[in-house]
Amino acid sequence: MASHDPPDPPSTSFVAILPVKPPRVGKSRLGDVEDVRRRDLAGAFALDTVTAVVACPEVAEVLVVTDDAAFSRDLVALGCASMPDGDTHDLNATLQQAALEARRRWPHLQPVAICADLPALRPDDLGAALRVASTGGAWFVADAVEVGTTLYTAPYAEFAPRFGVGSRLAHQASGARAVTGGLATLRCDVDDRADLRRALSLGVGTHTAAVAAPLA
Ligand SMILES: Nc1nc2c(ncn2[C@@H]2O[C@H](COP(=O)(O)OP(=O)(O)OP(=O)(O)O)[C@@H](O)[C@H]2O)c(=O)[nH]1
Ligand SMILES: C[C@H](OP(=O)(O)O)C(=O)O
Repeated sequence: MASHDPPDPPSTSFVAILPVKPPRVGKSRLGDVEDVRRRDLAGAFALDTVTAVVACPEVAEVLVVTDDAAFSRDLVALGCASMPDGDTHDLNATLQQAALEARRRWPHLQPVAICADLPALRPDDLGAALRVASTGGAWFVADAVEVGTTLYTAPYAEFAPRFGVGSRLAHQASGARAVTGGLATLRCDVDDRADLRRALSLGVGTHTAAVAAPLA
């Protein structure tokens, strides 16, 4: 007989930490795009990424880190908390600082840093990666071209992200393990127009679809 019991909750629950550069200065590699559309695209990527992360059952809390106070209100309306960067001027230091705050608020969760430029992200791809990472230790997800990183997680005591140029190798060298498998929507970070085309072909969230339509 079919059971109507709810599914077991995931063994490890995560707090997702998403860094968001103020959209007016983000995504400088998008090429020949007018400034207003670049800002709108950068903002739309973050809104669609946060929407997917909030919808992922393995994620119990979402903390966005941004120095754009006005934009943070739009993100918070999607169901996350927010905090400013502070004065580190360094992405990894900013993430470490956010992890300290997350530990203070949610000590029972594991921090996972996720880039906020994943407009095609689907909650099931994120959930699949997090179930692998639930097995313990530090894990990362490489981007589609196997150069950068879109996700990094480790228990609070080991949390040491190494985002930046060549971060796939940096994470590997740190001893973190790569999550394998397709996970196309989780690997599809958008830096340039070719990435944007790839994301559009996977299917993007509503915010990006609206802003990108005239460019397609
Ligand atoms: N809060 C915060 N987020 C950042 C910072 N630098 C990068 N990010 C975010 O980290 C993620 C990956 O960053 P990048 O791919 O380098 O994005 P970007 O800096 O907007 O793009 P480029 O201008 O093309 O380098 C994106 O979600 C960015 O918004 C930072 O200094 N502070
Ligand atoms: C944050 C960085 O993203 P990129 O700017 O290389 O896409 C990375 O992959 O570590």
